[in-house]
Amino acid sequence: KMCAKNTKPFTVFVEGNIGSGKTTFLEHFRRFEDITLLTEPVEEWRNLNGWNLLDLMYKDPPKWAMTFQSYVSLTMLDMHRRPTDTPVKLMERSIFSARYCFVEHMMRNGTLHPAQFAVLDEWFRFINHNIPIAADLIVYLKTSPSIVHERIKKRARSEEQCVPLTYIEELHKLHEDWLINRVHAECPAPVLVLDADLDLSQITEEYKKSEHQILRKAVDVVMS
Ligand SMILES: Cc1cc2cn([C@H]3C[C@H](O)[C@@H](CO)O3)c(=O)nc2[nH]1
Repeated sequence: KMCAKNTKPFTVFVEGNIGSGKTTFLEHFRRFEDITLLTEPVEEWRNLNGWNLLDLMYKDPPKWAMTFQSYVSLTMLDMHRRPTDTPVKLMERSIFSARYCFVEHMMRNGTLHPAQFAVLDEWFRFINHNIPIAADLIVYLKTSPSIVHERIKKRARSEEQCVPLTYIEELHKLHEDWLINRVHAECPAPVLVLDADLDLSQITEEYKKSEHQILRKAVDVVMS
């Protein structure tokens, strides 16, 4: 039973591969005043005191992956702990996708030195064990690597133009391990899987499916 004054908002992580439509999905909820939207702070990663850490990372991963992922985790932690006065909070990605998808991949392919990985993992464990950031629901925008690779090229975010299909395929597998095969016990939230291969015209039906589940939960939180 949660009393109204310190109720933790119903927290939803929106997860998915690069180009899976997360920002578009979040914008669909812009019209609900009961929902706080926290989109991925990419602009902060592209300009920290004039440094484009995202570009540096893509241009020289072994040199900049640690710096970039360290800052990503700080900005995600800031979003996790940001107080909201609405019953529902939708976040684009999380420190869980940071650790289980991006950092995991960079460790496995040798971009991160094992000592660098160990430091990032200790930060993740400390945050996860000491700060209440758990999700109540994860919406997984499930995509096919070939489709999102095409979207990335069309979207033409300059830093991503050299991202190879193999990178997208590996990130896809890590999302599937986490959200479908549930290999990580630290993030037990239920997962709502949406078919995000659908193009914009068809995907509204998929969004409606999640809207019902998210808003119904929000009512539960508010009424509880
Ligand atoms: C949590 C988290 C998000 C995230 C995004 N990225 C990259 C993938 C995309 O090219 C861009 C925006 O999502 O940043 C990353 O390398 N590591 C990340 N970690």
